[in-house]
Amino acid sequence: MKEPIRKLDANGAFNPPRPTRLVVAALILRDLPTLGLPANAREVLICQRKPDQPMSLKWEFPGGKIENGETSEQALARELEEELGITATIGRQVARVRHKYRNGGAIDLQFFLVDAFTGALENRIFNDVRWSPLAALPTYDFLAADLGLIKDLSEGKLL
Ligand SMILES: Nc1nc2c([nH]c(=O)n2[C@H]2C[C@H](O)[C@@H](COP(=O)(O)OP(=O)(O)OP(=O)(O)O)O2)c(=O)[nH]1
Repeated sequence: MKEPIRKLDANGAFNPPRPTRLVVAALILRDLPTLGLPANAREVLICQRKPDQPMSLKWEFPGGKIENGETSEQALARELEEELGITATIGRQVARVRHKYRNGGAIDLQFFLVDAFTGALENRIFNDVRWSPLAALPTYDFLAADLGLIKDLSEGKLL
């Protein structure tokens, strides 16, 4: 029987490919109070990873991995409750990205709109949480998988 060719790492060990992780993230939007501004003057909630996490201090949108038996929307609502202490109404899916990180981990990332939530926003796990105008998003150091979306959002192309 033919054996598949296996790629060994620098130490000669075989690391089987990790399965793609299914991830959901939220674009939590709020309107700026001033009327007559373009759509990309709206603000979105962004979160910074902690110094001791992988991909430390990078910015991302709140969310996380889908657990067994959950729909994408259920997973996202759970993550927003755990991370920010809010009860969110999950809206439509606006983007989906597949990305391979250099450490070999692949993710399948779905972004949903959230334009309503109840509860007081609380930073439970992040280094920092901020509202950023859509146009200012490229000034933050975001995770690589998010960069296409960041560009589109900042240029008013997506929303
Ligand atoms: N929440 C979130 N995760 C993102 C975004 N962009 C992106 O590449 N990711 C990646 C980072 C993580 O590898 C994965 C989300 O996993 P997670 O939130 O459950 O937890 P984690 O960082 O501890 O991940 P891991 O070490 O367990 O893989 O998706 C984003 O905008 N939001």
